[in-house]
Amino acid sequence: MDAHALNAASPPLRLTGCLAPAKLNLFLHVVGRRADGYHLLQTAFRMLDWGDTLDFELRTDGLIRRRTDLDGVPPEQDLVVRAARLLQGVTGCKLGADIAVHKVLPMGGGLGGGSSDAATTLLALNRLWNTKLSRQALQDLGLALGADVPFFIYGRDAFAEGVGEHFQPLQLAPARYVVILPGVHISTVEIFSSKELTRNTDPIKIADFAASSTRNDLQPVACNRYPEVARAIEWLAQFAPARMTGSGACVFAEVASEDEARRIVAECPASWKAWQALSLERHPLYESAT
Ligand SMILES: C[C@@](CO)(OP(=O)(O)O)[C@H](O)COP(=O)(O)OP(=O)(O)OC[C@H]1O[C@@H](n2ccc(N)nc2=O)[C@H](O)[C@@H]1O
Ligand SMILES: Nc1ncnc2c1ncn2[C@@H]1O[C@H](COP(=O)(O)OP(=O)(O)O)[C@@H](O)[C@H]1O
Repeated sequence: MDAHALNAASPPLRLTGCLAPAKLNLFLHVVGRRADGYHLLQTAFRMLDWGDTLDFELRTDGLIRRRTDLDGVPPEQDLVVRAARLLQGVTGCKLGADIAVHKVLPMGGGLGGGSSDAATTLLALNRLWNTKLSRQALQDLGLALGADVPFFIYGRDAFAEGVGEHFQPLQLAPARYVVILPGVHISTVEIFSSKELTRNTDPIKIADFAASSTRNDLQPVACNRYPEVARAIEWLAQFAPARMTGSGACVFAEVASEDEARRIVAECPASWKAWQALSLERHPLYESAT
C-alpha cells in the first residue's frame, strides 16, 4: 500500500451503497410564475430513509461510465451521468468514475428519485474526487439538473421557496409514512403546463406552517387528469389524512405505528404499489460538503 492509501484523511477509492433518499412534499403551493415559465413555489420537503442506492468507483482515465441499465433513460440523459460531467466540468477534475444505480424509487412518482440520484452523485464524487465544493456551490450546480436536486444536497427537512432552491431548516418530529403509487406515472411538465393549474396561492410564513391549512396545488390537476390518483387518495384517507407528493403520481399519509403501516401496505389494492418509510434527519452523505 502506498503512503497515499495509508493516509486516513485521503479520499477513498470507492463508495458503495450510497443512499439516494426519496422526498415528500408535505404541502406544495404555487405562488407565482417566473418570466421563463418556471413556477414559484412554497413547499415543505421531508426526506425519507428509503430510496435508490448507488456505488461509485474511482477511475483515473477521466471516463464517466454508468454500469447499470435504466429503462427508457440512455446513459447520456441519465441525471447521474450528467451530474458527474457537470462536476468534472466546473472543477476541471481529471478523474472519472464507474457508477452503478440500483433503482428502487418509481420514476415520475413525485418522490424525486432522479434528482436524488443526481444529488448523491454530486456529494459522493465531491468526496471521491476531493473537489471540495461547498454545499452552496453543489446546490447551485444541482439546480441546473433539476429543481429538486438542491434540496437533497441541502440534506435535511426544509421549507423551500423560489423554484425550490431557497431553504430554511424545518424542525419536524420523526414520523412514519405510507406511500402509494397508483398505477400511473405523471410527467412534471404536463402538470405545470396545464391551463387549469392555479398559480396565485397567498404566500405563507414558515412560522405559520404548522398552523396554516396547506394543500398541494398540483393535486387537483393530477386528480382530474389521472382519476387513479384521486382513487388512491380516497382509499388511503380511510386510514389517515392523505395527499399527493410533488407532481404525483405517489400519494402518502403519516401513520402512527409500524403495525398500522404494515396493515395498510398489506391491504393495498393489487394494481397499486405501497411502501412504508421513516423520516430521515440528515442525508447520509451530508458530510461530503461543508
Ligand atoms: C414538482 C416538484 C416538487 O418538489 O417535484 P416532482 O414532483 O417533480 O418530484 C419539483 O418542483 C419539480 O422538480 P424536478 O422534477 O426536478 O423538475 P425539473 O426537471 O426542474 O422541471 C421539469 C419541468 O417542470 C416545470 N417546472 C418545474 C419546477 C418549477 N418550480 N416550475 C416548473 O414550471 C418546468 O416546465 C420544467 O421544465
Ligand atoms: N437516474 C435517474 N433516475 C430516474 N429518472 C431519471 C434519471 N435520470 C433521468 N431521469 C428522468 O427523470 C424523470 C423524472 O424522474 P424522477 O425524478 O424519478 O421523478 P419525479 O420528478 O416525478 O420525482 C424520469 O422520467 C426520467 O426520464
